[in-house]
This record gives sequence, structure tokens and C-alpha cells, in this order.
Amino acid sequence: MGAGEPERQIALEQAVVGGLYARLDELRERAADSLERLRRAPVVPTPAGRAERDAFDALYTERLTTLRAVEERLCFGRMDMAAVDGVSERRYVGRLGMSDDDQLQLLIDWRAPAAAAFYQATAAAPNGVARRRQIATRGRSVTGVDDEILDDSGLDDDTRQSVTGEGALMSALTARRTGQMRDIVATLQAEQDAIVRAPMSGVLVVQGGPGTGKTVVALHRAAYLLYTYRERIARSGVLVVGPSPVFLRYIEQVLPSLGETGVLLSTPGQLFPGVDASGPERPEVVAVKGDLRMARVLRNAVRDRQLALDAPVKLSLDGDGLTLSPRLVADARGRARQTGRPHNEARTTFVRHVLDDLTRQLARARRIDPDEETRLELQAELRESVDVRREINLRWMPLSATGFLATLLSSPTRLRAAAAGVLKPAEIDALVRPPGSPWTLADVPLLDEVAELIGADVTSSVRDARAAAAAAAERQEALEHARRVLESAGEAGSMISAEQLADRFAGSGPTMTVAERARDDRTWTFGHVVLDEAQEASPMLWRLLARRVPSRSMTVVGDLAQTGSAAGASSWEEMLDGVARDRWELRELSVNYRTPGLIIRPATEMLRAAGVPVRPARAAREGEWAPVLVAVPDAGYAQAAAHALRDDDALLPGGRFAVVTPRGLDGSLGAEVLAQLAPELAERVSVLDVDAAKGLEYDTVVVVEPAAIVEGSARGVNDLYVALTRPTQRLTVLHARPLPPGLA
Ligand SMILES: Nc1ncnc2c1ncn2[C@@H]1O[C@H](COP(=O)(O)OP(=O)(O)OP(=O)(O)O)[C@@H](O)[C@H]1O
Repeated sequence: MGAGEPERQIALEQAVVGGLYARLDELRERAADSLERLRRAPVVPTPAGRAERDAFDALYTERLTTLRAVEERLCFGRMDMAAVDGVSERRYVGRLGMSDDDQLQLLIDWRAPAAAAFYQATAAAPNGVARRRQIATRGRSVTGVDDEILDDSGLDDDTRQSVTGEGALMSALTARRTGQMRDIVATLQAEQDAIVRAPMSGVLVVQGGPGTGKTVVALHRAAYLLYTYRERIARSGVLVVGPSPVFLRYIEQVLPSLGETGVLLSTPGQLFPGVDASGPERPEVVAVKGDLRMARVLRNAVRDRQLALDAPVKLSLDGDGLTLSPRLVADARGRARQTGRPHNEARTTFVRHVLDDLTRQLARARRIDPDEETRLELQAELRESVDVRREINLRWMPLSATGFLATLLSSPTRLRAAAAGVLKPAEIDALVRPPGSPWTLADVPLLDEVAELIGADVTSSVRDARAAAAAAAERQEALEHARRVLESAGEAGSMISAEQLADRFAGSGPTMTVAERARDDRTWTFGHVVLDEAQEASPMLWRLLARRVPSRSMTVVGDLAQTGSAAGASSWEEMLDGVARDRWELRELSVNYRTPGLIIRPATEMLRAAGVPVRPARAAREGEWAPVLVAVPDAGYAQAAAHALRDDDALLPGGRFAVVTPRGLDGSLGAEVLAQLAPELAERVSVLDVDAAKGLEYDTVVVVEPAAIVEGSARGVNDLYVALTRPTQRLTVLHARPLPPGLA
């Protein structure tokens, strides 16, 4: 580009981008108008008339929300296609697709097939793209353009040398963090894009070192899948599982900003409806509870609640003597178990068999030969007898998952009975805990397993079945209606699927999203599941997740070198063969976009020195600051941390900073550190322990006492690696004790 050329190009793009915003305004106005007209118009006062009005209302509201969500960076790229017959076409790529009134495409949605070349094209394989241009905007103003020539035949040397594609990426990487993850649609890299657009079926495992974009890529993939396979997955929704509530808050803006709402965000502790597990747990207990052998222990434990009878029990009903014999109970139990149904459902068979026998006994005692009606009367009498009910319940009690597990874990006798020959005695002892203990993360997959073994409460399941049949018929009607509405809605109709629309006027209303309904329903099955920090998932958690997505359409991202949980993975094969044998595929991400080279190298060295096999990480940039290692006198951490944070703030004014401490120290140290800082700075500082730091990032990070972090657990070096790789700019390490090898 000659002097003045960038300005000319910016002006040129400003004209185009200005036109796109004008179109956006126009579309917003139309949608708002349609909505207003609709709301003013008289409603045909029939259920169908009201349903139709509600459907259109939902449609225009959704359209308006989407159009409003793309105000920032509406358009971020341009492709100049290689000339065909002397004509070169320009295509603009943005966060939303737009056409003019003649259906001429003005802007291509980043998820559309036509946009793939924008991310995939390289000089070696230009994919029909001659030039790729990144367009930087602030508000509605174009602030820069950045070109990459992919097919340079016909360009002079001057032009060739003056272009680079790095600008947009570099400015994104060095930008100050805001505490919220941002979408990266403008700078998605080719290896990342290939993951985003991979086919939906099977389990896609993305292994990558820290900062390689696993999280952000997985979220873009969810948005892509919802866009591309809307009819198939919009109604069932997508479940995104992330390590902690803080992490979920960090990523929650990314998906709506990509335009998706059919997504449920959850921590592993929230996967069992009604329980929010956060109690502490010792690593050795985590390891046992996460082990697959627990599935057998729980199966045994549930069977142990289906009791045999040692000696006959005499029952009396209004003076008539009946006998519950060991033989009768054994028979009934055998039949109930043979059904193969869960405990609560099989109980129906048990009860029926016992009652049939007792009814015969009662008839004999009263010397009657009952017809059907009398038989039912006798049976009703038996059902109402407190004695009979108690004896039946003693043998085969209806159970609830939470009640059952709480009792089991606080009963050494029950545990020993269920786990003998399955777990080692020391493992069994480790599981025992006092009654009333809070639920822990490791309990959640066990609760889910138990819920499967126990089944639904039968009285309600009969009711549910009837309600479900009625609902299915209603649904079919609603769907057909939705299709008719969409056909007549024209362009606005492409924003929402018939399934979603049917949901809207099925009475669930615009506020009850797929995500909200999925959250409360343990048996909900999702169209796709994204699991972040997957290395932490125990085999028992995998079983839970597999139930949530029978199709096994999953995106699983993680880093084996960051495994902190005692029940976590050290090999993907081991983890996935049990869940999706032959139906999983491994992809790798290789470039660290977060941590500068100056920081990632010593972190990797530390890991290798500790004997953890790890690939040398490639950093997208070198960074400006080498890690600062500060020896502090005993327990002077707080003062040293406050000092480091003030330095950081001077270098990176207005930044977001973190202090990462050994497990359990964040509370006390946090209070001390924050008390020493000016309120304005303290507001921008997070103090967290290594567990809570998973998946997060900050402009600068102060790591407190590496030796203590390493000692904190069997996988302490992995924890330290996580801590060291959180900063995007600068790292300070405070230590009173010797530093681990590799880091010094
Ligand atoms: N193509 C890209 N363009 C701009 N920023 C990117 C790109 N890829 C990744 N990033 C940024 O790099 C940072 C790290 O990404 P992310 O948190 O997804 O990594 P991760 O692999 O999940 O890391 P970790 O395993 O350490 O949690 C984020 O700020 C993300 O926005």
C-alpha cells in the first residue's frame, strides 16, 4: 500500500459498513413495526387465533433481539474471490447474514458454509480467496483494515510485502481483559475453525495446552451446530458443562453474543436437579467415588433394600389371621427383579404379588369364594391396613435417590454389605461420613446412578404417562400450526425453527426456554453436550453425561497436563472407550493464544522436570515481561502480593488481576491482600485458589508459594501449571520456600 492508501481503504470500507448498518437499522425498524402492528391488531378470539398471535409475537421479538445483539462488530471481514472471467467478487463476513430486498446477499453469517473460506484459506490452499481482509471497527466506524494476500499472482512486490494478517489477532490477544470472555468470530484460526465446523455426530475430543482456545472454540462450535442443525437440536438444546460458577459467569456472554439461547450452562455439581453440590471432599474419597466400581456398589446397595424374610410374620386383619411367609416374599421378590425394571417400578410387581396371595388367604379365612369385585374389595382392605403396608414397605421400600444415598454413605454396615468384594476395606472406610454431610461434586454422578437404579416415583409416573400421551398429541398439532405460520412469515421465519415456535405457543411462553426446562428435568436428553475441562471428569461422571446425550454427539475439550482431580483422566482412550467406543475422534490445538512465550516456557519446563510428559507449547506471541520471581520472608505473602499488584496496575492501568493461592488459602490471604489495596484497584483483583482458577484468565497473575500448591494434591504439579498459565501479560511468583525445578 502506498502512503495514504490505508486511509483510502478505510474510507472505502466505511462506505460499505455504513451501508450494512443502514440495512440493519431498516430490518430492526421493520421487525419493530411488525411487532407493533401485531400488538395493536384485534385478535381473533379463539384459541387458534390467540395462539397464532402469540406465535408471531414470539417470532418478531426473537428477530428483534437477534438484530439488536449484533450492533458491535456487525461486519469484520471481506474476501476478494479469485477472478473468474476477469470478474472478482467481494464477499463480506459478519456476525449475522443479511440480504437486500432483492435477495442479494450483503453479509454472510460467519457460520454459513460460504464463510468457511474466510477462516480456512491459506496461501498454500487459497480456497478461491485471493485476498482476505480483516476490518476493525469501533461502534459503527471502521478504524483499520488488515490484508492478507493468499493468491498473489498479478500483484507487485510492494503490495505483497506491505500486508500482514496478524494485526487483528495480535490486537485481540493483547487487549485488556474485561472479566468476560468475548467471541472470536473475527479472528478464528484455521485449526480452530476446522473444529468448530466438524460434523456433529460422535464425540469430538479437543486436546490442547493452556490458552489454545479450547473453551472459546467449543462455544463457537455450539453456536455453529445450533445454526447448522437447527431443526435437529434446537428443541433438545445444548448442554455446556464448565468447571465452576465463576467460570460459567466468565463465558455466559459468549453464546448469547453469538446469538444462541437454547443452551444450558451447568457445573458438574449442578447436573442433578435440585442439588447444588459444593461440599469439600478428600482426594482419596474423590478417587473412589469416581471409580466405575461404584456402579456395582450402588447396584448391590439398591438390591440390598429388597429384603428377604427370615421367619413367617403373622398379620391380623379385623381378627382374621394371615401369614407373610418367607417363601411368598422370596417369590414376589424374584418376580419383581425379573422385570428388570428400576427399584420403584419393580416394586409394583412385588406388591401385587404379595397382595394377591394375602387376598387369597383373607378369602379363605372368611370362607368366601370371591368374584372379581369382591376380590378388589378385599385387596383394598389389605392396602389400607397399616400392618400390611408396614410389612410390605419393610421388604421393599419406595426410595428416593437423595435419601437412599445419604443413608448409604452414613451407614458403615450398609456400605460394607454392598461393597464387599468390590472395594478394598480401606476404600469402604473412606466412603463413610457423618449423617447430614453436604453433597459434594463426587456425589452427583452417584445420585444420578441411583436415580437410574431406583426409577421414578411410580404413583406419579402413571400420572406422567397419561399426561405425556396427551401432551404428545397436543404437540403434534402445535407443530403443524407452527409450520404453517413459518411458511407465511417469509424472511422473519428463518430465524426460528418450527419446533421452537411450537414451544412458544404450547403455553411454555417466550420466557420458558429450552434451557430452563432442561435444567429441572433429570431425564432430559440434549442434542449436543459440550464438556470443558474434561480431563477432570471421572468415569462415573462420564456415565451421567452419556445418559444426557444418548446420541453421543459431544464436544469434549481438555488438557491431560492440567488434570487436578484424583478421579480425572490421564488418557483419553481410557476415558472414552467406555463411553463411545469407536465413535470418538481426537483433534489437537497447538498454539497458545493467551500466555506469552516468556511465561509458557518456564511453566512447561517445570512440568517436564516433574516428569509429566507435555508437548512444548507454542505461543502466539513472545510477550513483554519475563516472570518475576520474588523471595518473600515467612508469611509475608499478602504484603508482597499487594506490592506486585500495584506494580501491575502501573504497567497495565485498568487491567484485571488475580492472585492464585494454594488450596484453601484464598479466603484468609484474599482478605489481607485486598485490605492493603486502594478500593479502585481491589475491585479489579480476584483472589482464588488453584481449583477456582481453572479455565480463567487475567492480564496479570500473582502465584503464591508454588511448593505449597504442588504439595496440595497428588496432581499438584498440574495445579501449579494451571496457575502459571493464567496470565495474558505478566506473571509474578511469590515464594518463601525453594521453587520447583524448572521454574527457578
Ligand atoms: N483465534 C483467536 N482469536 C482471538 N483470541 C483467541 C483466539 N483463540 C483463542 N483466543 C483467546 O485466547 C484465550 C484462551 O482461550 P481459552 O480460554 O478458550 O483457552 P483454553 O484452551 O480453554 O485454555 P485453558 O486450558 O488454559 O483453560 C482467550 O482469551 C481467547 O479468547
